[in-house]
Amino acid sequence: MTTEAPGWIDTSLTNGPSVDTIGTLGPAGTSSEQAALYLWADRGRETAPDIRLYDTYEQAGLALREGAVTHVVIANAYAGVHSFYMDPTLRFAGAFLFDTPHYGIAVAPGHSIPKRPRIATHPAPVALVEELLPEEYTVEEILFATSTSAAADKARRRETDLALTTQPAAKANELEFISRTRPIRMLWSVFTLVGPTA
Ligand SMILES: O=C(O)C(=O)Cc1ccccc1
Repeated sequence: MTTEAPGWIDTSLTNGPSVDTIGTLGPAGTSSEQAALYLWADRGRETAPDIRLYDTYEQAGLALREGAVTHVVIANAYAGVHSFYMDPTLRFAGAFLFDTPHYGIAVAPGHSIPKRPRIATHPAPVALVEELLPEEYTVEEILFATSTSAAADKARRRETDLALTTQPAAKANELEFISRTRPIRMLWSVFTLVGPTA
C-alpha cells in the first residue's frame, strides 16, 4: 500500500483496472453520488462521468460482481461496509477523504410540523437528527430510509414530517431546510473485483 496525493490511501486505484464505471448509492442527490463524482474527476476517464446509482450499496456490489460497474464507492459510516471488506471476491482498492454536501432537516413546503415530528433518515447520519433538530421539537419516531435521497422522498410524500437530507436531495424534492446545515467529513472506500491484475 502507498500513500499518494494528500487525502488518498491507494492500494490498486492507480495500478488496478481503470475507473470506467462507478456504482454507488442513489437515487440522485446522495452524498455517495457526490463522492463518486469526486472519484471520477480524480481517477476517471476523460469522458463524461459514468456513475450508476442503486437503491442499496449491496445492489451496487452485485453490479460489480456482474461486471456492470468497475468500481463501487461506499461511505465508511455505513455499518454494512464490513461485508465488502470480508468478501474474498472483492478487493479494497483505496480510500479517500471527501466532505459530504451539507446535511440538514427539511420539510415539504406548507406541511405543518407537529411538536413531535416523525423524521426520515439513512441510518448512517442518524446522530445528526439530535444535533440539528431545532429545540422546539422532540423526535416522535425515526424512520430509516435506504439513502438520504430516499429520506427526502418520504418527506416530499408526507410519509414523514421531516427528513434529514442533503442540499442536492432537498432541492430535487423541493424541500426547505428548517435547521442549520453542515457537511460530514467522511472516508470513502473503493472496491473492485479481485482479478488477474491482483
Ligand atoms: O450517500 C448517502 O447520501 C447516504 O445515504 C449514505 C451516507 C450517509 C451519511 C454520510 C455518508 C453517506
